[in-house]
Amino acid sequence: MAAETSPVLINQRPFDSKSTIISSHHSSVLTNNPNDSIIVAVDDIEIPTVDYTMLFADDLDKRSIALEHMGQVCEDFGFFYLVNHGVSDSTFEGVFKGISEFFNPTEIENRKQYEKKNPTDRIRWGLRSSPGGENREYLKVIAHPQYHCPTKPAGFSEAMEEYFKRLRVIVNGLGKAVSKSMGFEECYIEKAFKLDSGFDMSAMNVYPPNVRSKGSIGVANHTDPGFFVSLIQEVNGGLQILSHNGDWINVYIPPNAIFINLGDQLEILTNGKYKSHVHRVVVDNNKVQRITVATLHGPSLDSFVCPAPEFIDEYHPPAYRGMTYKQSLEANGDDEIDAQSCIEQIRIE
Ligand SMILES: O=C(O)CCC(=O)C(=O)O
Ligand SMILES: [Fe+2]
Repeated sequence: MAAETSPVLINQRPFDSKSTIISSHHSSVLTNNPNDSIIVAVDDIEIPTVDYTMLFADDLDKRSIALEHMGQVCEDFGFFYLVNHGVSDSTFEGVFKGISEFFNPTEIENRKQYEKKNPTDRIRWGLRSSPGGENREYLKVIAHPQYHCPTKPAGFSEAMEEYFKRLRVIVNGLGKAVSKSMGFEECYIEKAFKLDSGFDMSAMNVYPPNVRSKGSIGVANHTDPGFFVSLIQEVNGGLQILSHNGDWINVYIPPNAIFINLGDQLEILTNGKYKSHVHRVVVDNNKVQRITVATLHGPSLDSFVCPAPEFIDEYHPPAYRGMTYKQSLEANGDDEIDAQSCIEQIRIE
């Protein structure tokens, strides 16, 4: 996640931060801080849905329609809601119960054992509360190829492990489906990203953090590295994504659907055909607490990712420099577990 130091807030018209405004299809976030700008996003652009089971339907006609739809969605949007994905309701419940117990407001001191120690940390906790920057409490864990998680509270690690196991099935499934949607053999992505040892980092987030948020930004504008990001949440509202057309869209995830957002390494591999989209989180004046789990599903750390020959021709010269996934995660002096994007730096102008 490459959070810019100063978030870009979109003001679509001159405004007075104390007034209520904006046309009917816009929603706004007003803060008590007169220095904060209003953050505007639209509600009326529908985010497409992909039915996971249809991508593998026995009926070949249905399967090919579903794959074609997914290919179109990846190209035209770059993000979608995934339904019928096989994560059970009880798994969702276990995950959110475990996370809310972990983030018990009276036990912040206990969590400090997971503050940044080494570049090789496999579990990392942080609490950010800043007027112009990030406002969230988070726990990051490496979920694959080796699984890491705090052992307390009881049942937390088991609940997360159950969820990550199913996510790995989805990673492999989407690897096949995306490959086929592009007209390639089904193991195309699996081979390019060495998905068997794919590097997955999961960020469990609480907004506002367990002290009141000091600004309206939860996480500033960024794209995420990886093949794709899967995101689940307990409460709707706060996540916004920038569309191809430059509109900020409010992401309202249907109950128990998974929001999928394509990552930087898929954009690089496809030489910009399937894009990684800028998104951000706004915190609505501390009104509602929102828990999310954003899992970045990456190539293996040693995968060398560059635009593939299949996506290069005289009209489409390579648009990114190649490097290993590990190098790209560390390109800005960050650690693997920070999972920061470096796509802006490796884009060839
Ligand atoms: O919590 C969210 O809604 C999004 C978080 C996010 O974008 C991230 O952790 O990369
Ligand atoms: Fe993100």
